[in-house]
Amino acid sequence: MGALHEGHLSLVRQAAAENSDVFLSIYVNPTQFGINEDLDSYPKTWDADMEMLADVDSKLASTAGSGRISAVFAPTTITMYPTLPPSSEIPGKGSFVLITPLGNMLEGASRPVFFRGVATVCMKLFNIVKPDRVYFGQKDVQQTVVIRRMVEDFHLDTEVKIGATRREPDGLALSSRNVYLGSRRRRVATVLSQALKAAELQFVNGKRSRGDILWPANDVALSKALQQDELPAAMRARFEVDYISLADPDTLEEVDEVDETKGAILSGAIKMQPLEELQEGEDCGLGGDSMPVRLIDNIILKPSA
Ligand SMILES: Nc1ncnc2c1ncn2[C@@H]1O[C@H](COP(=O)(O)OP(=O)(O)OP(=O)(O)O)[C@@H](O)[C@H]1O
Ligand SMILES: CC(C)(CO)[C@@H](O)C(=O)[O-]
Ligand code: BAL
Repeated sequence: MGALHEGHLSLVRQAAAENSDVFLSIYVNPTQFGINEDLDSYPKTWDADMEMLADVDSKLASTAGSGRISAVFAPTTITMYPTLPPSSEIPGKGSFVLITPLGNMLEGASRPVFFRGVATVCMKLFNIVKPDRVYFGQKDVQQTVVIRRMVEDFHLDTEVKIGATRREPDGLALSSRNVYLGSRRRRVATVLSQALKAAELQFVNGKRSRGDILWPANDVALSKALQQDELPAAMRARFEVDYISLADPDTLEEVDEVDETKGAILSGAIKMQPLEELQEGEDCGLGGDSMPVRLIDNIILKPSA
């Protein structure tokens, strides 16, 4: 969807290491945004994106055995939705790909049209480009599960590859939406990765039950929320936890116990609330820290070999 960052570029490099020709799509797909979501304000940085890609491509050119960026596909909406206009309504008019129940869980519970829009636009992109392999980031872990299911169920002739989540040094997962966070909300936003890390540590230390794994994550989130509540309005950045989940990697059903042979997906979503009171000269994010920002993150708990 553009507004490129190192997470996207890492997928390009991975694709170039494994293929001769890399196609990128840059398209902010309307149907995956709910009616009240940030479609209109979604960051668009086309010129900077092209510069970053030219820079990556010039380095690929001097890397022996590497593929190159062959094309950037940046379609118009009339190309992607040639008959009826894109709808974010439920039920909505149009041709859609539905992956249920996977698309209704976790992120889908808060964003009811999201995976319908993602599966639909990816089906279109796959049909147009006919890629041997498609590269997705682990940051959007449920998206990877939905796309894998779509590829299997519709017998699509493509291989799904997943690239690791790229992070800021303090753990925050890179996301195009991080530009909405001014420095105050940005500092508090690390709570999500810290909570998931605390849960992962339990797993690494041999814990397998849901309660044992998740309590430190909930504790980290609750302590941070209380700490913010106690600060004056001009200093705090409040957030709400949407979910912290320990789920089966294929079905995304919540698990009571991690099955050693399958591992699990530890994931979470928080909503950073708009700042209640700005300080003079405060370093604000895009939109003046006036919009809620939903952040997601996850860690895969790997099966034992
Ligand atoms: N931090 C990251 N590390 C690795 N891959 C990423 C990261 N962030 C995004 N991606 C992947 O890049 C691809 C394009 O994602 P997209 O354009 O939606 O960017 P995004 O930064 O995830 O934006 P958003 O803020 O809307 O979630 C997706 O496959 C996504 O999973
Ligand atoms: C898969 C995707 C390109 C569909 O618009 C988008 O959801 C994304 O970039 O993660
Ligand atoms: N990477 C996910 C795109 C979205 O949140 O709309």
